Amino acid sequence: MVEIAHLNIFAPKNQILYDVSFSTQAHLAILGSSGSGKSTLAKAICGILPHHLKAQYSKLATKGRASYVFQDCISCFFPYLKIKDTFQMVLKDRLTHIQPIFERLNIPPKVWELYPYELSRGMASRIQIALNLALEAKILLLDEVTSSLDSANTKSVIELLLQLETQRLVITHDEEVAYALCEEVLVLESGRMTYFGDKMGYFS
Ligand SMILES: Nc1ncnc2c1ncn2[C@@H]1O[C@H](COP(=O)(O)OP(=O)(O)OP(=O)(O)O)[C@@H](O)[C@H]1O
Repeated sequence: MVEIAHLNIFAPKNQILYDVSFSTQAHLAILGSSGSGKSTLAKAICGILPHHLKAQYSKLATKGRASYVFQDCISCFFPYLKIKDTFQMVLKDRLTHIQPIFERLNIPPKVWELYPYELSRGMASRIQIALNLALEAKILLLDEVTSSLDSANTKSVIELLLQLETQRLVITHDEEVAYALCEEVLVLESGRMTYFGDKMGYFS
């Protein structure tokens, strides 16, 4: 569940989001042209806005932990650590939860021994999702996770995401991906919400 009322976000010299309000328990696609504010909205929801951006709102709440899955997921891992060392460092006692999650996401055990630069983008997305599920994320903010994947990998990431009960907020420029993964659509244009509602109302 995500509830936002009257969210405005300011950079030092300009405003990025203007009076964004919505509330949803559904899987939501966040669409809009480049620079319209999609990633900034997602970062505000996850509480990871850079310090120099200031948020004002009357409500900004999620039910459960909201985690961000980055577009450039290979560079979000520590470059000089093997995947197993990153997981050990981040998960600590929760590392025991990871085996069934890896199996569910079709992540082979050999990735433990790999460095981030040895991962494909599709596998790096899966591993980042696994890490967030082990941290008990209830909402995943997926920022362009299928961009630059070929169609077979896009299909397999979509299939994987459809299996998860976690709420999805999907930032994408690909309307087919939005349609496959989401029930509702939110459109931003120049920082303003221009559509929020059922996907059939948007795509028809
Ligand atoms: N950390 C920041 N500091 C200052 N301005 C920023 C910062 N992050 C984003 N912006 C500005 O906010 C606006 C929205 O950026 P944002 O990345 O949220 O858009 P987006 O819709 O996700 O774009 P894209 O589809 O290209 O990823 C842009 O004008 C961008 O330059």
